[in-house]
Amino acid sequence: MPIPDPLSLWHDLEATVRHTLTHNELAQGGLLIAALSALAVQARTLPATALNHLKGRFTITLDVQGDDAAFPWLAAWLAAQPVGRHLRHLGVVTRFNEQMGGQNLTLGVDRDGDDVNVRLVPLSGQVLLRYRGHWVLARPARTQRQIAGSSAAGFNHSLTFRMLASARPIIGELLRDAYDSTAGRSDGRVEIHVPEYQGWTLAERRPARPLSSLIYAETLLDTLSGDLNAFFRDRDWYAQMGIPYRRGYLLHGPPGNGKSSLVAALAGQFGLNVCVLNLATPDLTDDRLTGLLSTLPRRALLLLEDIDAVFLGREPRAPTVKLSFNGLLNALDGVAAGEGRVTFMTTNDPGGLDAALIRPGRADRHVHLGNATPEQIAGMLRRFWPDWTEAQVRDLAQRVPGGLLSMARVQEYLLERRADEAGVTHDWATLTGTGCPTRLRLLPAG
Ligand SMILES: Nc1ncnc2c1ncn2[C@@H]1O[C@H](COP(=O)(O)OP(=O)(O)OP(=O)(O)O)[C@@H](O)[C@H]1O
Repeated sequence: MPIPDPLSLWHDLEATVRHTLTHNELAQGGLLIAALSALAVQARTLPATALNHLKGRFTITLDVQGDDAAFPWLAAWLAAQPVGRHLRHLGVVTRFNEQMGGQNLTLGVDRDGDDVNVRLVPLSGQVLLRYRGHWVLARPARTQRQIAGSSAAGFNHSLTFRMLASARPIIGELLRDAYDSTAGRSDGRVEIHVPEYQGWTLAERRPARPLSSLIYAETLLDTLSGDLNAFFRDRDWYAQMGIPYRRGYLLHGPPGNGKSSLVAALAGQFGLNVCVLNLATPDLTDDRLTGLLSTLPRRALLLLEDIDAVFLGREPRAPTVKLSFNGLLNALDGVAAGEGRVTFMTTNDPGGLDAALIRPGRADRHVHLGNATPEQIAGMLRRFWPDWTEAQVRDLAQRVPGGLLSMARVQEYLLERRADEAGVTHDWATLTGTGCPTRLRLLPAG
């Protein structure tokens, strides 16, 4: 470890103390801080039991662990407090489309049109702050931990708030304030969680996509949301019948036809979040998968993406795969599998899947989402140009043979030409039969 230059260290320290005493709104509290520091020094000479007794008698400690849902709210809240600026060991949390509290900095808009925000969160240190007439000592901390079965190391984060026993009533207010100023703003958004070590971490909070913005075969959306509705409504019935209260769906079809979008939109409609897990995640062992399925966040749909990527039948596709096929089945329907869990599995190639993985009970409904039909293309054209007449829409849509293009491809083509209705009409008027996909792909924009 490099040895710090004592002179620069001294200047740094001196500047910090001077700044704290002159700019800090707690300057008046300087005496108190000094008194507390002196007390703390004295306290070190007391036997540990006596010290703990004193602490327990006169103070309250609120401990929040990093894997608790309240942790991000409280960390953001602390960073947003004026004294939070004096915490000198910070970390960066990056979020898309999320305006959380704390010292948010909007970096710009990425290629998907999402706002990219970074937020500074305190990692260690301590500050004394005044909250609702009480002194609160806030102490963020992180400790390194080894991850079982992996050479990688992770960190445990925690936040501790210590206050005098008389301050107990402000704890609820503090939690509510932190929630209101951060998580409370996310109403109507869908949270996307991804695996992190043994648990899940929030990766993104995005506006819920309306189901009406997705265009599938006529009855598909109604059937699926009706099925989910019945599942959530009939919890007691499942219990009476002794049937495990779980529901599984297999969404299959070529890429880009709305499998992932459908899960996110259904989550938005039912006020749920999504936990996305790719079975090809490195280091995914049987134990880790079981752990992940038993610690799913509340009110979350589980999305197992590309389930064909890891096993061909029951055999691992690569020697690096640590998950076993039986481990996957056990995790899906073992005791720890989670009551009330709704699982969506997606695949482009259902042919390569073992029947056991997608049998009823694990995947109760199989839904094929194929390439765009003329009706779906018509639906997409109506969304782009709501003023077009029905005859105009139908005339163009039936020129593209059904089943050749993915909906993502059609969407991209129309997006590029959204300001050029005449160009689209002209291009499509000359489309013929099977030449269509290449032609759509190669036509120059504009
Ligand atoms: N049926 C649809 N209606 C409207 N838009 C769609 C539809 N299908 C796909 N899209 C659009 O195409 C893009 C890709 O869709 P999505 O990622 O959901 O497809 P996917 O089937 O999950 O693909 P993959 O198998 O590659 O993961 C999205 O931006 C979505 O808006």
